[in-house]
Amino acid sequence: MPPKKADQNSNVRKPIIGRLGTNLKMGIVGLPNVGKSTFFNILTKLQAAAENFPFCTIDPNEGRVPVPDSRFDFLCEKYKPASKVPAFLNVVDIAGLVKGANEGHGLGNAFLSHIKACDGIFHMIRIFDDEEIVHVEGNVDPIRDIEIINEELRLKDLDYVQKIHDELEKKVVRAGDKTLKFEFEVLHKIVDVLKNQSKAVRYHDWNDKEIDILNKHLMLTSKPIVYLLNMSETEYIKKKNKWLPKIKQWVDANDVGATIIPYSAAFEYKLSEMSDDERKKYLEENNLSSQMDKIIVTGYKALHLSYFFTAGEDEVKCWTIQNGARAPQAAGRIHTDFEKGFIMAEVMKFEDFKENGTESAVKAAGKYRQQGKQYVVEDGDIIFFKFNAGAGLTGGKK
Ligand SMILES: Nc1ncnc2c1ncn2[C@@H]1O[C@H](COP(=O)(O)OP(=O)(O)OP(=O)(O)O)[C@@H](O)[C@H]1O
Ligand SMILES: [Mg+2]
Repeated sequence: MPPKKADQNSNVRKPIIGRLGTNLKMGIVGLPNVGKSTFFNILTKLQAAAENFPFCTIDPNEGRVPVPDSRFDFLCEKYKPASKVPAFLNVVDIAGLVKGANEGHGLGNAFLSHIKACDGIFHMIRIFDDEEIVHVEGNVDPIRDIEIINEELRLKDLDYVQKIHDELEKKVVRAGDKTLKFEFEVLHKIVDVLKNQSKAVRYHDWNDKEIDILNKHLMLTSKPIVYLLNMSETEYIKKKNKWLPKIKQWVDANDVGATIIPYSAAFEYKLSEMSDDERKKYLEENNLSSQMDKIIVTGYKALHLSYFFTAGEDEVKCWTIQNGARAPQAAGRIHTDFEKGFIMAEVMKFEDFKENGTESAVKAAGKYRQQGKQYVVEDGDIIFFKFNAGAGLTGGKK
């Protein structure tokens, strides 16, 4: 049977700046002693608390945390499956950077290479006052701190890219190699952005072909950033801190599009020590809320990741894909055979499922769609794949 309304959304694909793949990570970056490890430990505790999921510590500084999603909870409630697998955000705790790290100060270069291995940055900024906790620059001044870190990343990128640029210049300009001309021009532009404009690579609007070149180099300042402003517990509870408007102003002027999330590591740590009931009661009674869910979801989205669901009585599972993935690629997440022998994707929108209550009701409402190879999978799609298993069998269940 031909697809009813095939490939209706196939024009939305945009190239992504960054690594290809779904195993991407957010690195926690900032000056020393700003609360990076405290934040990482809270995330790890969240993971440990979600007892259904095996904790996956890759090393002491790397972990993964479930991505909270009320749609996933709804599907689990509905199907009561034997196995529940949410999406995960990978997070890496990186030791503090100091001024001059790009020249090897502190343990500079090693840490910069740890950042290079990440795909996005949680930039942790201290806005809490506490005389007991040493600030490497002597006092709390978040705008200065943001600029120190961003400057280190920019200088490291410039150092890296200038070398490649100069090598290419020899080949293209002096030896007349035309095949490398375009790549050289793009590198020239990158050097211009970093050096003459003193901007991050992500600040510039790159076209598709330029992005192909950028993706050969995965530069530090092309990575998406989420600014986390670490407040004291008292100020978080009062929702007041003198730096907040200044930082917002700075980000709007210098890092358009980056997200800022104020939170308090001290407050979140306290919550993470409570039992679920205690926490709920405390938050309700004091009209407060945690920011951790928002931080995790924002980090996951910053990586250009999303997921589709497979749902049934055996298992409800979120399958991570890169935004823009087409149906066969998405099928390949489950099994390579699904991609090779792809026939079609049967897709229900989560909202339609929620509204109609069952798969057959969605079908009866005419909202169960068969999609072909060009279909770009959308976040929250509930999918059943049909594929040819090679031996002439057609089946779809994972
Ligand atoms: N919001 C906060 N209010 C008060 N104290 C805090 C807050 N966040 C973190 N701290 C304290 O600051 C100190 C440094 O925190 P942490 O070890 O997490 O920093 P870090 O950024 O990981 O440092 P390093 O770069 O050296 O690894 C700890 O004593 C921690 O308890
Ligand atoms: Mg630390």
